[in-house]
Amino acid sequence: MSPEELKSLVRTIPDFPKSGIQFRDITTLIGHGEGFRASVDWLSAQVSKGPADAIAGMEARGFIFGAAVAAALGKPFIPIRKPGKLPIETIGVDYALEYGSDRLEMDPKAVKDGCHVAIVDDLLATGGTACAATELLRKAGANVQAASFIIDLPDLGGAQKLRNCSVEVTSLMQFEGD
Ligand SMILES: O=P(O)(O)OC[C@H]1O[C@H](OP(=O)(O)OP(=O)(O)O)[C@H](O)[C@@H]1O
Ligand SMILES: Nc1ncnc2[nH]cnc12
Repeated sequence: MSPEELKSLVRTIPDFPKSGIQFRDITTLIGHGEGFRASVDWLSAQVSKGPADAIAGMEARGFIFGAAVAAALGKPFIPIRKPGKLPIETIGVDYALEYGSDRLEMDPKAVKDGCHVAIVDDLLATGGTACAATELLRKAGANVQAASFIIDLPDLGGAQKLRNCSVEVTSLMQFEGD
């Protein structure tokens, strides 16, 4: 499927979860079998361009794509979770969202020192989530050099924010004017 066809599978919901937000909903993309497979194939190809010993994905939508990419490439998946979900001692980082704030946590023993971890998520907006995940993975000893997304909202500056922390960014589709 072409990038344009895949883009047409993303549903836009105006004013969700707050007035003024154009919510880019990937449930319609993953609800289309060929579209889901093509999206995962594209992400897997991006991840395969660089060193990656493991794939990390952020709860919840990052689990959908990150776990699929990890399984497709036969690599470990590292879940980066919202607070209070992991049944072990965790390390965490607080961050701001386009429509709120949150915290990410992970198992500090999930990565070996210096191993390369690629980040995968559905969408890049302000970059708060992906930068927090990068900080967290680096705190655990990972070498984070790349992050891949299905959707980028370029007007929100997330890609530049990530590049400022030395993370290379790729995205399958972009929605301008958000
Ligand atoms: O670049 P940012 O401004 O940080 O926004 C992007 C993040 O926002 C969404 O997740 P959300 O926190 O809404 O959680 P969800 O995956 O549980 O829906 C999305 O899946 C990204 O992880
Ligand atoms: N505009 C948006 N649509 C969907 N998910 C998002 N996460 C952050 N901003 C978003």
